[in-house]
Amino acid sequence: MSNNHKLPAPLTFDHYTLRPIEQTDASSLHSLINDWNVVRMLSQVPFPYSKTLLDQWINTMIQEMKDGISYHFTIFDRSFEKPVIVGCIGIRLNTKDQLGKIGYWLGQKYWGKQIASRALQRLSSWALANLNINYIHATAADDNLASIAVLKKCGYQPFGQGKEKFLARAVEQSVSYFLLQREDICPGKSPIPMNNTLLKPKKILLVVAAALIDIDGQLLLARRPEGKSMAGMWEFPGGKVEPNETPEAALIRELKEEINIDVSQSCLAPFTFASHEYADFHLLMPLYVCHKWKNVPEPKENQQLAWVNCEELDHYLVMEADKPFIPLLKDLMF
Ligand SMILES: Nc1nc2c([nH]c(=O)n2[C@H]2C[C@H](O)[C@@H](COP(=O)(O)OP(=O)(O)OP(=O)(O)O)O2)c(=O)[nH]1
Repeated sequence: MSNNHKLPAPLTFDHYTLRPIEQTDASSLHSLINDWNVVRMLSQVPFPYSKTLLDQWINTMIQEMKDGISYHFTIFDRSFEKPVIVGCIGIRLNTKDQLGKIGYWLGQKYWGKQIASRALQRLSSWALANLNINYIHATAADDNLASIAVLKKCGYQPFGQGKEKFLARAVEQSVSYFLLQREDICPGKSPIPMNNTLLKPKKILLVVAAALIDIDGQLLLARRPEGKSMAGMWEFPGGKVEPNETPEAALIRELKEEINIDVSQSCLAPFTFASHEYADFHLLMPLYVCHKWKNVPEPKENQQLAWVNCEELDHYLVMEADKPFIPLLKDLMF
């Protein structure tokens, strides 16, 4: 397992910050978590919870972040002169199943202030946009009504029940399971309402995109960053054609703006196109193939870039409209 994953930058919302957990947070976290009312809702934590165990847990979490298998954040309230620690939130990955398991807790005096739901929303949308997962799973004890309400408020859907051992309670506890899918926070990919499709023609959006293929036969994909519609999905660099712009001029402009490469029109070969109905618009998108450009592509708009070979292509979740391109491109790259 590689040990060189970069720690994520702090995530902010309102006057709160989620910052990757550090050993220096231990004393404040311990005074909040070593409380029966907090611990009884957490399956893996004994009571009383010694500072030594918490220190060990924090060390493990820091190592897991370096290994890229989990991301744990301390939640700070920045409305005080010196930011105050109010709780913790984290996600552990199971990339084989494209799944992340999320968990959170707050010190009792910070309950009932919407902090948990805002932190959960923030971490969920960051995780789906940046990690190799498509689903987030959460578990709540059936008597943890506050947590169940938080999960539902953030779009998590109940999908079953079970029993789990809670260390502090020393008994099996009935629990409910919840799942968040990318579609639950990506309105652009929501199902098309039947009556709406039939009655009202959708706006046609003309977008151009490029399949950039390098001399090793690798294809460049870009990942839509958090904050954009359909964040976390992979696409071909490109963008909307502006009024009075030719598709080729638009693509040359977008490639410069998005990934800082210079392409000349003669290097853009029309390849195929997508005509795809999204929930709120109809996408018409010519795809050009390009083998020659100047400069090394670099992300200028906060997106991730990946050079992908033929065998790896199926592992990337591409935009719905782009799915028909994949077999055609594989033939070209092979
Ligand atoms: N660039 C690009 N856009 C794509 C692809 N597939 C696909 O469905 N699209 C959609 C996503 C966007 O709705 C639109 C692209 O417009 P854009 O790139 O100028 O817009 P944007 O990312 O700023 O997105 P938005 O917030 O307006 O959705 O086309 C693709 O492979 N490349």
